[in-house]
Amino acid sequence: MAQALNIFISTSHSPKPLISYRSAPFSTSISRFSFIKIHKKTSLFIKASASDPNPAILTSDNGAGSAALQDPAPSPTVSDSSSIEVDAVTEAELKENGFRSTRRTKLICTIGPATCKPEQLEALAVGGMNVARINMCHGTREWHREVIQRVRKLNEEKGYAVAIMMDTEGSEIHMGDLGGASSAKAEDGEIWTFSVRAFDSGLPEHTINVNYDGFAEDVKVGDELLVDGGMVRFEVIEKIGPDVKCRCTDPGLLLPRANLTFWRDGSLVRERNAMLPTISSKDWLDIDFGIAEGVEFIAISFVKSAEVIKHLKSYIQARARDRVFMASLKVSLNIVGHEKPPVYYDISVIAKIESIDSLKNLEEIIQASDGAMVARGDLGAQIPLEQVPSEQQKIVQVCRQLNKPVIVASQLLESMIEYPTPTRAEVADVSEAVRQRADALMLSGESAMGQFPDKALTVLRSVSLRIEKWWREEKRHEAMKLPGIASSYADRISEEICNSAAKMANNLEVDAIFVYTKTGHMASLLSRCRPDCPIFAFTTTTSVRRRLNLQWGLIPFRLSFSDDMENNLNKTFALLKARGMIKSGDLVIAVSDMLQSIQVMNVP
Ligand SMILES: Nc1ncnc2c1ncn2[C@@H]1O[C@H](COP(=O)(O)OP(=O)(O)OP(=O)(O)O)[C@@H](O)[C@H]1O
Ligand SMILES: CC(=O)C(=O)O
Ligand SMILES: [K+]
Ligand SMILES: [Mg+2]
Repeated sequence: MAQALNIFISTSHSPKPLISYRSAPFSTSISRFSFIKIHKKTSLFIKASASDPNPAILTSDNGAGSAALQDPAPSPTVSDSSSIEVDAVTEAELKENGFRSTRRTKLICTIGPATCKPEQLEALAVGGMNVARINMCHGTREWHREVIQRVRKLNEEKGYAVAIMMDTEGSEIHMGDLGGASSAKAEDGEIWTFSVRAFDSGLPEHTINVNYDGFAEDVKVGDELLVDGGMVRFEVIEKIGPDVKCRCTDPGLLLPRANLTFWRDGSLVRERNAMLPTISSKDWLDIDFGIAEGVEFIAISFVKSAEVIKHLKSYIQARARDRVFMASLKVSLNIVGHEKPPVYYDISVIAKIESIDSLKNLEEIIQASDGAMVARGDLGAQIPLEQVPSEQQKIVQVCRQLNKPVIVASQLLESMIEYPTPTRAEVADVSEAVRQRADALMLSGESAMGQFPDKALTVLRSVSLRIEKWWREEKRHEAMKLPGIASSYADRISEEICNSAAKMANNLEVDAIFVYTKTGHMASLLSRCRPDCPIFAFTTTTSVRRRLNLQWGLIPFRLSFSDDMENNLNKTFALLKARGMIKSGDLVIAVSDMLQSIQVMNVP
């Protein structure tokens, strides 16, 4: 074995040292430890000093490290201890392009009529889709269940690791479903009726259903009615009971369930609809459905405050513990076909930032969530469009600082719904999101109902790769000051280890960072540093592995491992070498959340 650096932090037993040397980056957190040399080699063994006031936190060798204190430890998945699982597409990319050139930015595709068939889903998986999003605004639960099952089947049979994100409808004002039509054209000067009435025998011509009962009361003659933030505009000309007559002033295509906002004297009107609950009763049923189906992410639309996120997180945990509920839910929703019950409680809750209120309470909301989405579609309907880019940058920054994954969504490649190539402006927009180092980019209509879903995904992939390479070569990345976020001393150790490991990885130009993490917390701390090399995240459960799919630069592997790091490393090297994913001489930094250590070594 070649050179290695090994820093151990432990109280009780002596870990076996590797050949080691000291490197600079450790400073604050280890100043409280004494340095002891053992053996004749230049090993460095950092041991807690006798005077340490808080020795308990150092007994992290058995999984009780920082992350374990934050998250409930996921139940281990029984698996073959001699195997390693990684997404088949990532594996192929690694082999083809080498470590350094693997894609760091993650890609999400909204699944709709254009992409719901097994072969279409597979084409997206092959094209680099990391997460499939289902939008509960559209389609039936039955339809979504079918999509989930198809994705799961592809994962099992073809070795992909595509995670599922369920997006709630939310209770903002939107149109009905156009009586089954895929779209309707509103022409300049046409008179349309927006109504809260239920039409049992089909929609009359030029009539739109509105989901919000207070609509006819809240609008006033003279108000401007914007569909999808201005894609189509109407002016309110007359109110007749539940019907509101409007004249089209900006013609365009009306899509089913499009969002509606109304404006008076240049300002968004937020009357009683501002009191609508973030999670509607229909959303709660969809959430139960998502929990029962074991989706990895639930994205909450139109979040207004941190409270709703906290509420949902405790609801998910309570549901997960309630086995009777789970069993009855499966029966009532007619759910069959899970060989193994999914690990419910580690569903990540993603806050969609798409309202004025969410901007006001941004930090608390993001702090309470497991990630956020810059949902530019609706956001751009609530604030002036020219304000969206700076809000995007701010949200991306806050998420990075608070260590939460962030998704940039909507209209990235809008023209590709109809055309096979993007506009130059769209490519520039995608590039900017990659340059901001968002964790993930999302396709909406482009993949859900566009004519070129695979081509759109290819554009995201190639632009991501190009921009990532450019900034690595040019070292253009502005150093972002990352504030400490740990809430305990044990967490601080993890954080310092990850910050140091990432810095060392850049300075030493290592090929990859390996992280052994049961809950995924250390992997996300490393991802937060956005190091130059990819991060191989080894974790013991399939659900954690899939959730790590959303985070920048992480290549998640499922592997069963022990507390013995030397053993883990040897096993990993052997398995990865056997699959041709690493070779002798590759330089690797390894960290773990069981035995908190940093090791630098060449693959033997
Ligand atoms: N499951 C589906 N079934 C039918 N059409 C869908 C489905 N999912 C998405 N679409 C179509 O793709 C378009 C874009 O999808 P997207 O998820 O961005 O929805 P959206 O209605 O714009 O709302 P949101 O603000 O929730 O993103 C939708 O307007 C709809 O026409
Ligand atoms: C994605 C989404 O909900 C939006 O952009 O509005
Ligand atoms: K939605
Ligand atoms: Mg939205």
